[in-house]
Amino acid sequence: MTLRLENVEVTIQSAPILRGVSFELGDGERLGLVGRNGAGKTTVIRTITGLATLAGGKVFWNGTDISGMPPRERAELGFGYMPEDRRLVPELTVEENMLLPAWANDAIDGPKGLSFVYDLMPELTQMSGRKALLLSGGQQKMVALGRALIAGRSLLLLDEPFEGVAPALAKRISEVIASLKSEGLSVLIAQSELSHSMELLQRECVIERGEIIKETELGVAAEPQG
Ligand SMILES: Nc1ncnc2c1ncn2[C@@H]1O[C@H](COP(=O)(O)OP(=O)(O)OP(=O)(O)O)[C@@H](O)[C@H]1O
Repeated sequence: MTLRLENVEVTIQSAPILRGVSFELGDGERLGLVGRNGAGKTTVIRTITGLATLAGGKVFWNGTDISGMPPRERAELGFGYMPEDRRLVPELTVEENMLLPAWANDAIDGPKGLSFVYDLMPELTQMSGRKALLLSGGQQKMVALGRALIAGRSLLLLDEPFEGVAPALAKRISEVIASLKSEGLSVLIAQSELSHSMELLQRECVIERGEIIKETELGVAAEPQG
């Protein structure tokens, strides 16, 4: 399962936000998209989920042009998205928040996803009945990661998963992402600095003012895909 962006252009209110963005994310690969605030990382993720409109260029999934595919159908391809601001519903419980993608889309298997997430993050089982508003910011990030995994069975898009999270919890989130290697999931991690994910990533792309200015191999071996 390979994702490829080809010369992607996004314009918001006639301002160019992404300018000719091209990169590839291979099967089971973990790629860092690194850039300062406002560089365009979230917009890149939104072009992949289908939430941003392309002014030019194309997005391919396994060689198929999905540039015009609505977000709902992309979720059905197994794309999971963890937004930077978490977007949990405060009055819903942890479990209900994680089930939201499955409630919104019949093609997503909620019970199967939940059991996968609880196996991966047993700490979420203990807080499953708690309302989201009672959680710390870091715990909310864990729940948002769990929710992204319910839909994200082939591609996981994580926007600043470590931002504002206490070190112990950031380490735990990093461990969880690392353990996905064996699932063959392709993972894109957008962040302003690499510190928490250096050991997780095979490659990083640096984005500056809407352009990829550098691409570096980080030398972490990809998991063989079966
Ligand atoms: N809806 C919008 N209206 C106006 N400008 C926008 C909109 N969305 C994004 N932008 C602008 O596009 C640029 C890129 O934003 P984007 O959120 O993609 O950056 P980012 O790298 O993810 O940064 P951050 O981590 O701060 O969100 C910024 O200059 C931002 O102000």
